[in-house]
Amino acid sequence: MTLATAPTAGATHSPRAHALDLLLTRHSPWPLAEPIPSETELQRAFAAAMCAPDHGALRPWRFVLIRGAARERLGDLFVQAARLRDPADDAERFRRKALVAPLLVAVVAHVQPHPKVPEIEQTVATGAAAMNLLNALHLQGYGCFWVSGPNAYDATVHAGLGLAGNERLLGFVYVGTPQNTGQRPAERADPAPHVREWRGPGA
Ligand SMILES: Cc1cc2nc3c(=O)[nH]c(=O)nc-3n(C[C@H](O)[C@H](O)[C@H](O)COP(=O)(O)O)c2cc1C
Repeated sequence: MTLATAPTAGATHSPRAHALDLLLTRHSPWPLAEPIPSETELQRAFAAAMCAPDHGALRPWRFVLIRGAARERLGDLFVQAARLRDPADDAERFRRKALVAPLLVAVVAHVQPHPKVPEIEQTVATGAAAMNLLNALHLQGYGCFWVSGPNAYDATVHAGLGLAGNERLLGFVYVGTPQNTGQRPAERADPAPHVREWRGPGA
């Protein structure tokens, strides 16, 4: 199997090939600043999220947008959570994690008991939806950086964000306009060691 590892350069491209070339440039740029995507651009990106593969059409993903002054309140929540985790720690340092990008999207898996769709599938579908969101924002010229850290696994943060008991926080996607326009993705690993062909047992 031949695996293409880099965007094809120069040649005349079909729109599909062009889309793939753009996809191959996706990375996590930093820092991110205003402007954030318009409402129309956000709607298109969330529409892309809805195209994720989804066993049972459960649509287990939830996205929580946090922007503007709400980020200050998220900062308060992060500090409160950090104090409860470890009263001896410098909790204030967690405040800036809410403020370093103009828009945060909390990625939530809303997991329901289902006879055919176990929790892992619902969690994976949520990850796939989030990845479509990242790709759609990238294709519209914005940058995304997905982070987890202690806040993603903190019950105080979950409660503050209004998560139900069956909801898992898969992290926060920082969204904005990349400030370092010269920044390029790190060289990507060769996909070959991650892909193999199966021709039958023992073959
Ligand atoms: C669920 C999830 C959580 C992540 N959490 C963090 C994090 O807390 N801190 C971090 O530096 N990168 C985190 N990453 C990785 C970054 O989002 C990013 O992929 C990584 O820095 C590599 O950059 P690239 O996307 O340009 O290859 C996380 C990725 C995923 C999928």
